[in-house]
Amino acid sequence: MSPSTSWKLWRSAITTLKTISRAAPVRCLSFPTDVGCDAETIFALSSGHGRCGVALVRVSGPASSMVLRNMAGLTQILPIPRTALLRRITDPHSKELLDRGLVLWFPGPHSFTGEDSAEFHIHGGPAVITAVLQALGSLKGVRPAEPGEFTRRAFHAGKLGLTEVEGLGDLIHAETEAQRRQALRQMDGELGRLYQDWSSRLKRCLAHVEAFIDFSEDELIEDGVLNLVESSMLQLQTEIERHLRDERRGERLRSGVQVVIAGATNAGKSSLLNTLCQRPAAIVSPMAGTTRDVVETSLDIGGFPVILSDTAGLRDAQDSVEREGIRRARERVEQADLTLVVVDSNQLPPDPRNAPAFLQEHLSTVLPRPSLEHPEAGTEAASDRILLVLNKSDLVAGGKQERIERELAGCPAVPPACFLSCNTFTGLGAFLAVLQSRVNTLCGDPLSGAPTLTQARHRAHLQHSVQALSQYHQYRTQDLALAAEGIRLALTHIGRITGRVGAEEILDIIFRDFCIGK
Ligand SMILES: Nc1nc2c(ncn2[C@@H]2O[C@H](COP(=O)(O)OP(=O)(O)OP(=O)(O)O)[C@@H](O)[C@H]2O)c(=O)[nH]1
Ligand SMILES: [K+]
Ligand SMILES: [Mg+2]
Repeated sequence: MSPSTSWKLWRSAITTLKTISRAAPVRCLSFPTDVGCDAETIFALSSGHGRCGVALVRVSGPASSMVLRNMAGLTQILPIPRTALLRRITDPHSKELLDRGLVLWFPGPHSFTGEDSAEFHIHGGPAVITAVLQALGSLKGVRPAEPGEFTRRAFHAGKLGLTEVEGLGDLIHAETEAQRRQALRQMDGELGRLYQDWSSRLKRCLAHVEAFIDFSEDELIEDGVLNLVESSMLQLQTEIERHLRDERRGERLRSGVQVVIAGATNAGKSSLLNTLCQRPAAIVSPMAGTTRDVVETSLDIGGFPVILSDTAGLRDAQDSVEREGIRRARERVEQADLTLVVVDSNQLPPDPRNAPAFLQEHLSTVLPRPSLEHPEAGTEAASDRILLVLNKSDLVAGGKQERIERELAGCPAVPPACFLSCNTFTGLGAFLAVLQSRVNTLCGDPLSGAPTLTQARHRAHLQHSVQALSQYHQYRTQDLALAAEGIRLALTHIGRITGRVGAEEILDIIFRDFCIGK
C-alpha cells in the first residue's frame, strides 16, 4: 500500500475526539428566584452555550401558560399543542421587543416532563439569550432550572425509568457512534424492561412462597408450587449470571477502551501515539528515556471510543524520576484492555527464524508476571490483550520482513504482530484494521443480542441479587421465611437499578453530570 493510500485510510478511520467540556455548567446566578413550593416553574437554555444560529429555551411547570401569555403576546388563546408559532417575544413588564422567534406549547401530561411546558426557539446571540432568560427570571414563581431538573421531573412523572435516565445522560455525553447506539438503546428502555421482567418474575416467586407459608397447613395450596418457584428461580439466576458474564463490554464502550502503548526506550512509542492522534501530542526524540509521564489522548476508532496512553520506555533506569515513570507505565499495562507492545524492528535478530523466540523473550520483560492478584498475566487470555507493533519497518529490508511474518504466522504463542513505520506510514492501514477489530471485539456490537450492562452500579446490584438468590436455595428446605427474605433482598437490589427503590440518592449522583436544560 502506498504511503498516500495509508494516509487516506488513516484519516478516515480515526478521528481525534473533540474534548467535550464536562466542566460544571454555567449557572444563571443573577436571576431572581422564587424557590419554595413543589409547583415551581423552571426554565433553562437547553441548547449549548456560546454563539449559535438558534437557541432553545425550555420552560416547565404550572406557570408555563402564563409565561407564554406574558412573553409571546398570547393573551387570548394558547397555541395549538406541539405546533410552532412565530411570535414577537417581549419583556413581560416593559413590553420591549426582545426577539422574534418560534414558540411551542406542550400541555401536560403530553410533554417530556409530564408537566405543562413551553419552548422558545430564539436567535442564538448571547445578548438575545440573556435578555430572554432575564425576562423569564423576572416572572413570579419561575426560576432557573438545576442541572438535569427537567429529566428529574420526567422521572418523577413516570415518563422515564432510572436506567432510561442513565441512557439519556450517556446519550448527551456520547462521543462516538457505538456509544450513541448503546445509549439510545438504553434510553429506549430495553435494559429497563429486562430488569423489570426479572423483577416481576421475582415478585411472582415471592408471592407463591408467601402463600405457601401462610396457607400450606390448611392444604389450600398445592405442593408443586415450591417446585415451580425453584425452577423459576434457577432460570432467573442463570439469566442474571449470563448478563453479568459480558467481560465488561458495555461498561468499556461507555467509558472508553484503555489502550496502552508500552515497550523499550526509543522503540517509537511516542511516535506511534502521535501517528494515531495526528498531532504532536508527545515529545519524540532520539534520546532514550524521553517520555516520563503518561500521555493520554482520546480517539474514535471506527466508532468506538479509545483512551490511548503513551508511557515511559522500560529499562533499568538509575534516575528516580524515570523510575517513577516506569512504575506508572507498568501500572497502566496492568490495567489496560489492550497493550500495544512497540518493538524497534531494527533490533530483531538477523536470522528471521529466531524472531518468535526473541519476541517472546522481549514480551516477558514488558508484561506483568502472573501473580496471585493477576493470575491470568502471561497466559493465553492475556495474550488476547496484546498487539505487537514492529516499528521502524523502513529500516528492515522487504525480504526479511516477509520472512519474519511467515515465521510469526507459524507460531501461535506469539501475539499478532504488525510491521509499521511511523516515519513513512507504511503498514498503517493494515495495523489500523487489526486495531479496530480488536477494539470492536472488546466493546461488542451495542445493537446485537440482549442489551448489555453499562454501569458498574448495575453490576454491583446484580451481583448482590445473585447472592441473595442463593440465600433462597440455602434455606429453602430448613426455613422458608428466611429463604423468602433472600427473594425480597434480590428484589430490592434490582429495584435500586430501575429506581423503584431508593431512587433519590442515585438521582443526585446521576444528575451531577447532567447539563442544565436537560
Ligand atoms: N526510521 C524510523 N525512525 C523512527 C520511527 N519511529 C520513531 N523513530 C525515531 O525513533 C526515535 C525514538 O522515537 P520516540 O517516539 O521518541 O520513541 P519512544 O519509544 O517514545 O522513546 P522513549 O520515550 O524515550 O521511551 C526518534 O528519533 C524517532 O524519530 C520509524 O518508524 N522509523
Ligand atoms: K525517545
Ligand atoms: Mg516516548
